[in-house]
Amino acid sequence: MTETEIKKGLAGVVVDYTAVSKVNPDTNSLLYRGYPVQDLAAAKSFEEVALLLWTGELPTAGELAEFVKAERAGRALAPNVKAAIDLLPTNCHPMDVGRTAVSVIGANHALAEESSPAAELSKAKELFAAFPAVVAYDQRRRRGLEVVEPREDLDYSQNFLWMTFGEEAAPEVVDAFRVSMVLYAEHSFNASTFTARVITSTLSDLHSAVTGAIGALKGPLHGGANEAVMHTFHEIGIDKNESREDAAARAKTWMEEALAAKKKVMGFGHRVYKHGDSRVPTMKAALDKMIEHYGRGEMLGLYDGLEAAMDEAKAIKPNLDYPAGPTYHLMGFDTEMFTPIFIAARITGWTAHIMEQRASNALIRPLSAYNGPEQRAL
Ligand SMILES: CC(=O)SCCNC(=O)CCNC(=O)[C@H](O)C(C)(C)COP(=O)(O)OP(=O)(O)OC[C@H]1O[C@@H](n2cnc3c(N)ncnc32)[C@H](O)[C@@H]1OP(=O)(O)O
Ligand SMILES: O=C([O-])CC(=O)C(=O)O
Repeated sequence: MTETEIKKGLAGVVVDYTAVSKVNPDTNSLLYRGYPVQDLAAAKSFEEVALLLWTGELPTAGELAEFVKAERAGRALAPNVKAAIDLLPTNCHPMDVGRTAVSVIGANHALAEESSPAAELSKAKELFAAFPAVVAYDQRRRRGLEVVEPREDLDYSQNFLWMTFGEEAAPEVVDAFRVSMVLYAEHSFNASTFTARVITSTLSDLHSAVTGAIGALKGPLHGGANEAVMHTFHEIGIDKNESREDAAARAKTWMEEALAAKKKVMGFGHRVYKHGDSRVPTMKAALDKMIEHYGRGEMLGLYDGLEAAMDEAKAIKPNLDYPAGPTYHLMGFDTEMFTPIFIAARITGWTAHIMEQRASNALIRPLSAYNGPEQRAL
């Protein structure tokens, strides 16, 4: 009998084609529709990147203006979305709130069961516009603060920060936030995108696919790692008055002990990149700007100390979640809100993949090798 070859975790398995993005671990690069992600992060708004991912091309000035107008007009949450959020306990995980909100937004949709390319694109655009208000609404209710309504005179990133904190963010902060959204937008067949494609492959609807993708993103081996990174920083202890060197030394000791105890340290390692994540240098530059902006050198100490100790012990490199976590912390978000921010960004990639899957569908249904008991009589 020939032994069936099992590819645990589908590691190394090529499942389908995609034209949305190319992750190349050999050149340590990431292209969105052919454009290097770091070039997009340097020069393009998140709104432009969203249109690129959905349509395959950067928008003309006219196309962008039309989208921006609709996006700004579509930011407010429907009353029953707010009511559904209000019914959830403030101590539930904010990812549960995001998952529930998308479900309600889907149930509200006039074209919920319609899956033509035009209907799918309009649903993707509407979800893109509305989701930041879910994050901001939830962040504020957890803090017992009044809801801040969206402003149409602000761009996506400015408005996201405005709705969350109730004040206009400094341009440097807005820019770092924009960069994070561009970098988080898309990453080929990662676990959450693959989940969205599996759900779509059954001919289910877009909001069901996004809701399922949120469930996959929540786990700390995937999107939940940005939150987990901050838990590590808190476990080590953050002391604003500590020197960078002292913070680095404490972080190094923490990492050595964690690795000696065979712990997995979130924010490090990647299934595809083995020599570092292509997005980290761009996100680290954004974090550096935030550290300078807020005058928080000790955070850099913690960051460097952990990274150096991991490199020395196991040569495992940070992934995007590692610099993103402390960046959102410095901006003022509660730790549990970090992965919902990731949802807001990844809605673009997920929905681009949902449309691609639908356009060339085959039910995704792999085989399993049975290793239970032989047939037996009752
Ligand atoms: C945006 C994103 O989703 S990026 C990913 C975010 N996830 C994380 O940061 C979670 C921490 N990292 C990990 O768990 C892993 O690196 C993964 C899940 C991302 C990739 O995992 P895989 O490709 O399955 O590799 P696997 O987990 O088998 O690791 C290979 C080896 O490296 C070790 N390793 C990998 N990552 C880490 C880590 N973060 N900390 C400690 N050891 C690690 C494993 O223990 C394993 O060692 P072993 O061979 O001695 O058993
Ligand atoms: O590609 C992956 O497996 C995880 C990841 O980095 C992402 O989804 O951004």
